[in-house]
Amino acid sequence: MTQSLVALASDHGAVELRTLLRAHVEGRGLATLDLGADGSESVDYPDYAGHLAQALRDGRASHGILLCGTGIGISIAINRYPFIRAALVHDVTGARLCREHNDANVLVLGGRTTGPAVALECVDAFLNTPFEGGRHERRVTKLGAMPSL
Ligand SMILES: O=C(CO)[C@H](O)[C@H](O)COP(=O)(O)O
Repeated sequence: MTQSLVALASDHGAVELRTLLRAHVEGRGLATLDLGADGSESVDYPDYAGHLAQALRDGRASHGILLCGTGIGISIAINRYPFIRAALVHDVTGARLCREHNDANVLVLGGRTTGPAVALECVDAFLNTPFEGGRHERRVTKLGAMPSL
């Protein structure tokens, strides 16, 4: 997996964890794009999912790390974009498998549900693990062409 630039965004429920993760990603020598939110003012997670999706769509970032309090709302929001494969994970196994099997381009974490040590492990697994391809390629291709109902 080549990650030229990692975009990060969160609502107010995960500002502290996002700041920690940004420093960690930069410590690995990768460039970051931090899309907020700033401070603890209450904001709406769909807006930040939209900011991150736009950065990926524009080519300003290759991968994303996205957070809200649980990670649930913001993962629902960003997965509405067909070019996004966002995975809400709670452990390092999920973070590895979302790359190997699903070619996830966005890692989602919960700032109120996942502690910093596990979150850092998840980020490392996400950034270190390549897509396995093979049988998974066919399924991921289908994800990008889901029929509208
Ligand atoms: O986890 C979230 C969405 O899934 C949000 O971070 C959470 O709902 C925000 O809650 P509050 O406005 O009470 O801080």
